[in-house]
Amino acid sequence: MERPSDLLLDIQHLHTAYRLQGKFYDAADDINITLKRDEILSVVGESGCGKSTIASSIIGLYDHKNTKVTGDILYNELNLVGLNESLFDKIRGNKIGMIFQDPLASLNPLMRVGDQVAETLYYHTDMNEKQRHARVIELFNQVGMPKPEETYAMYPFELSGGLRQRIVIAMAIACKPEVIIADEPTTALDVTIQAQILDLLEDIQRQSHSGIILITHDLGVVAETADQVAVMYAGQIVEKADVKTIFEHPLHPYTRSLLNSMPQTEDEEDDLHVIQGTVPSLQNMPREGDRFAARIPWIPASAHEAEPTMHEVDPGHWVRCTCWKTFHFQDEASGE
Ligand SMILES: Nc1ncnc2c1ncn2[C@@H]1O[C@H](COP(=O)(O)OP(=O)(O)OP(=O)(O)O)[C@@H](O)[C@H]1O
Repeated sequence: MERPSDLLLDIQHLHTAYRLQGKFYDAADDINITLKRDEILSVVGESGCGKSTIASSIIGLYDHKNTKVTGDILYNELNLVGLNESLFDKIRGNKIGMIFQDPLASLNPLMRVGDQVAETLYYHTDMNEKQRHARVIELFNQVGMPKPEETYAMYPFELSGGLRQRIVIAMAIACKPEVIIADEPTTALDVTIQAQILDLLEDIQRQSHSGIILITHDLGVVAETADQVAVMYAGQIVEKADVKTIFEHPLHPYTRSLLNSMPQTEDEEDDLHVIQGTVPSLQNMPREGDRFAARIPWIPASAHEAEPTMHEVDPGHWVRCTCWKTFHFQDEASGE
């Protein structure tokens, strides 16, 4: 029997630029990532880094007039960049499922939730009405909805935030997609519900052997779920590795700062070592040199590469720029 390819998404030299006051600015700048079957790849970074831009580029949901996407997003060798809409409609929601932060925004407030999931099946499968109903109930059981039959007839406003997100997840996995893009799927939920939803996503991934791109600003979520991690800063990936390496041997100053800003770090002293500042806006983003240099001005310019590239410092562990070699936090005693 032919084995399906393990490589689900191969993103190469992706640039996504938005038009602002007549000019295009890259919000995702030369993104290179892959997603394999049975893998959760987490894209992490502060707000404004360009994480959602990657998600919308993959699923082709953006304003085509004011957004320019170039490079390759290969899904099973089909390039999604520039794919025509009718072909995209067959893939989106079918082969590639999507889960967004706000379940209310993803659901139609005037339609029974069961019908909304059934609608996805109507578009993408040959199932008849009875089969669709049975599949929705099966999905509601899979995502842990209490009383699936009763829930079928409810409207979004009648459900809690956590249950609404389970409906969105049921919708995303209805057609057994190979790829699931989850953009901050737990950010709008309270902490205990967050953990349940992450467990559910992991269960789904294990059962379906799909690949998941999990976008989050929360390193706690990364630690709990990811296999591979891509850390983003100002439109670029600055570090890429498996989750253990990112947490145990982070190298890029931005990754190290993010980790130190995590609540409940074991070493209290680490809390002191956090880099101040924010991600620059698109129009103010430095386009030459190290984009992170402005946030670590105590590191000499000579420590940065003129045009920082990604270096494979260990097999599978990639870091942008060489400044990590001399980097220390500002409040660390010199010479330590
Ligand atoms: N449609 C758009 N038009 C113009 N600029 C945009 C558009 N969408 C995003 N941006 C800008 O692109 C940059 C990256 O935004 P993006 O939403 O991808 O970041 P993010 O890391 O996902 O952050 P957040 O979690 O806040 O959404 C930001 O500066 C944002 O203001």
